[in-house]
Amino acid sequence: MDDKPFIRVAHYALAFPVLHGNARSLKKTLFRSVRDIGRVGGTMRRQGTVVSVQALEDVNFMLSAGERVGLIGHNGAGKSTLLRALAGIYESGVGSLEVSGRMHALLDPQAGMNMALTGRENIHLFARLLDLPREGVAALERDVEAFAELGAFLDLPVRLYSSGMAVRLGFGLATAPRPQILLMDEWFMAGDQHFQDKAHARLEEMVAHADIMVLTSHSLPIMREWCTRVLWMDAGRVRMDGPTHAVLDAYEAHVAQQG
Ligand SMILES: Nc1ncnc2c1ncn2[C@@H]1O[C@H](COP(=O)(O)OP(=O)(O)OP(=O)(O)O)[C@@H](O)[C@H]1O
Repeated sequence: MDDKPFIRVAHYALAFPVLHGNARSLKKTLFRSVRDIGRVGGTMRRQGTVVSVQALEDVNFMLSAGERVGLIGHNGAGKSTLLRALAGIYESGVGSLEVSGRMHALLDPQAGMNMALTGRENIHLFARLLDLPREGVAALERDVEAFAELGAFLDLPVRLYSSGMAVRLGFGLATAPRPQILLMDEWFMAGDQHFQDKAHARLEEMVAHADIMVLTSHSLPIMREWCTRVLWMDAGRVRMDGPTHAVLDAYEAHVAQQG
């Protein structure tokens, strides 16, 4: 039996309705700004009284085990939307999108945390969600406690944490599972310098174990370091798909040409 993970996306499209009714001046402004600015956001479409943004349009690609893929492109090109669609967040897309394998998405370090519970109770809650056996729960607790370095705060409610402290705990939890498919938003790499170094090492360990990784980023050095393949997104479409260096060289040349 072949249980290798894969991602298959065929003719996938996703639109967000943004305006209803007859807000004429706002609609005019929106369409004018889209023409003037050119490369920001998806394409605006009007159907009757509804204006929508075509965030993704006719997206096609196939990813197999061993591929680390970077999504690059201008602001609003559709990178986060594509990542979220792969994570199963949207139900309204057309075309097909198959994600086969044990997937984990790093989209929001604080997702799923209960602010009224202590850090330690949140670890136990997370362990229940993962359906871990008793030894697994203890191992998870040791692992996250060592990573988050919250000391006595681990036994206080998360609502009393500073935002950086909550991120340490959330990041430790989110990066604890060993998924086959890892989806990751670039801002997951933000934080203070000490945390960034630790987070980077932990992500590297996680990435090394994932069979497929999809990462959105504006950082070309991060792409060159972590990705084997890059999809260049442009106004909701895949403009170029190929080996990291070839796509990034073309992307850089394009950006330089645009001034
Ligand atoms: N929930 C939403 N409702 C309406 N429009 C949305 C929503 N999410 C995204 N969009 C629109 O979809 C388009 C793609 O947005 P997306 O966040 O995927 O871009 P991105 O490539 O990740 O951009 P950035 O590099 O700026 O983070 C944009 O035009 C954005 O305005």
